[in-house]
Amino acid sequence: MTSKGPEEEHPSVTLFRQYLRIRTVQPKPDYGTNPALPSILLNSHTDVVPVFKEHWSHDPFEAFKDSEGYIYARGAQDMKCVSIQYLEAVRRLKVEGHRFPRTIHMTFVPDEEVGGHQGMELFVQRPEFQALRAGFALDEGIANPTDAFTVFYSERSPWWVRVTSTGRPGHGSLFIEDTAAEKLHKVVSSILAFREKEWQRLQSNPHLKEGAVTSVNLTKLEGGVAYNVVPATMSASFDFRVAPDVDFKAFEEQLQSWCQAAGEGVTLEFAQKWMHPQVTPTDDSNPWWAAFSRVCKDMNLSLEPEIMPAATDSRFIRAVGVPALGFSPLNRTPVLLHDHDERLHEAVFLRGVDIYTRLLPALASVPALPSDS
Ligand SMILES: CSCC[C@H](NC=O)C(=O)O
Ligand SMILES: [Zn+2]
Ligand SMILES: [Zn+2]
Repeated sequence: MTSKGPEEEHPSVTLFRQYLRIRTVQPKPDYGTNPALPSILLNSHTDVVPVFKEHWSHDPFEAFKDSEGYIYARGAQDMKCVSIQYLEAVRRLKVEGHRFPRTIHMTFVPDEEVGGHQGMELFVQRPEFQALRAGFALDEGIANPTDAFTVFYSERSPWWVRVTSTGRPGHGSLFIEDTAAEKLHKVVSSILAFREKEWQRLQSNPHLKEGAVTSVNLTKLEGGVAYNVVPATMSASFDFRVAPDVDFKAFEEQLQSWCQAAGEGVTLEFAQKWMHPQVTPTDDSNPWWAAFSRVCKDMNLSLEPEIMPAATDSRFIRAVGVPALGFSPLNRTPVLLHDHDERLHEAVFLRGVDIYTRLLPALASVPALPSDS
């Protein structure tokens, strides 16, 4: 069988041949021009959240593209776009023959959407992660509907709290004293009053963004067996997102004191309790930020640095001492992550590849830092 000319070559064969050209020969495999320097880590998660198919205009797993260029699919924004943008930028840089002092690693991890406990949280503790010697990481951000791009330098800490109230049971027709429901109601009131206070604080200060205040939602109420039976136990579950500047010890004491103030037999337990908020500096004292923001400036991209309101795998990366920015290069895009009809315009996607193609050389060329030795 004769071989085809270059223009006809199967893309898989071309890719194979490009890979073969990289001299990954032991004992000095060529992963970057200076493998002694800590590397750049491009992280993305491969899992996506569930869909309510009946609310979608197109099959969420077909990746339908409409006549205007919008691609509809679960993961179009969160965050399969970023995984492919990383790959395409790296591919482009490789094809053009670029080499950088720092190695670029890409990780494609599972389970972010369910908390990362079997994914990135475990991975950062593994010798395989240490072996990557990551000096800086990029991970997901959130789309921005305006011309600007949002970049996240920290995250709120998820605290999932279940408050269980116990009290006297009895017949539903009687004024039973000390019921579980009355005491639970008090705690719910205290917590929702706190919610209102934080909401007002956010509303009244135009400089504050969502991630800078603590949010809470009452997400589950459980208990009861029948209309005419006063239950001995009821519980309420809350999704707190604690801002990074909060005194965590004092905040936990506040939660405990709301429970105590409600009466005897009211306790709380944590289903999630992240205790290690970290902030990646966004000034020129941080050479990674300096490189990142310089490229954005050169490309005329305006940046809006914020605290991530939700929780991503960045928190595990930062907690092991690796500075990280949460950035999805998606501007002029409605925020549709986890929503029906999640979609992304192909031009925005392609522009994102251009952006990474500029960002990666700058990040992978940050000169050796004092912390690198
Ligand atoms: C607290 S673990 C859950 C992580 C999840 N991440 C993305 O949405 C979130 O709810 O923020
Ligand atoms: Zn995500
Ligand atoms: Zn998500």
